[in-house]
Amino acid sequence: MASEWCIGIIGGSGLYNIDGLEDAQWIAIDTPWGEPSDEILCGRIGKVKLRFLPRHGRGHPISPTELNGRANIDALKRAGCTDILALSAVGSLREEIEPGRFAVVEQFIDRTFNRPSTFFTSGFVTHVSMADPTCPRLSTMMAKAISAAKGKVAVGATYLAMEGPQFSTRAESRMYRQWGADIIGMTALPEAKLAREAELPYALVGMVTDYDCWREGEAVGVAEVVAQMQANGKLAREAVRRFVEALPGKREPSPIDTALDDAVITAPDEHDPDLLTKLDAVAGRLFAEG
Ligand SMILES: CSC[C@H]1O[C@H](OP(=O)(O)O)[C@H](O)[C@@H]1O
Ligand SMILES: Nc1ncnc2[nH]cnc12
Repeated sequence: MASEWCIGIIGGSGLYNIDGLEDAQWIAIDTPWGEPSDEILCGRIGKVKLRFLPRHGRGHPISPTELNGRANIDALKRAGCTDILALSAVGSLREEIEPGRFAVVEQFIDRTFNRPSTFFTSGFVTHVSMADPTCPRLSTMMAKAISAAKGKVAVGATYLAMEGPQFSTRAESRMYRQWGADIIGMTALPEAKLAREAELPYALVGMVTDYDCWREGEAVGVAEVVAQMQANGKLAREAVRRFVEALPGKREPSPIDTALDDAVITAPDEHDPDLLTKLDAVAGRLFAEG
């Protein structure tokens, strides 16, 4: 059945606010997974509800390796989001994906190793498919919005998520190129996996800030990233506004809305009731009566 859109926007490095929200209000949301990165800025553009979360918090106090991805995704779901559009500063691993260009992500390679990456621990063991980790509907609409905002866009990008917070070594950067990765960042995983577990269609736009360090004699630094992000921020805000304005009046269901169907393997009499209580927002659909 068609429904209303409620778009969660996760803002990356350099994107701590969004323009043009009507009835905007920062609201604190409690979760059973701990504290999200910040309050959520709730408002709307026209009839579309928006929920904006600065990924690292306002003022960027939170390190990529210490982000509470579970709390962030749970809070967005609790705030009513139907879909998530995430934005990230990224390094480029390809000559033709130059700083200033935006890359719409299709695939991920996970090199993170130090983060809780699932809601579904013992007592409710669940294996969702990550074969197609991003939502094609949101990705296509966002690519069009970036072009309409006169931005340069690459589609079908593979994002490598590294642990950080240090940037890569040159050997790592060159190896990631051989693996087929196009862009690199420190945050989109486990975020995208958690969004899938929460049955939230997820799209990611990488806003290219640098060439990482695979080119001879070049190395990335924070000052370069921040300067390029300031240049990228205006395009990001304009593209988000156009994306929201171009959404169809009603949201048709997505196959991702039911990603948990047939994914749970723990038998009902082995379910952990405490875990089920914590899953009220993420997987509540499965336990609803009727
Ligand atoms: C400030 S450079 C490194 C930092 O920027 C990216 O963050 P985000 O994805 O939230 O824009 C990258 O992943 C690192 O966390
Ligand atoms: N080169 C890079 N590596 C990891 N994360 C980044 N964020 C922006 N540039 C980056």
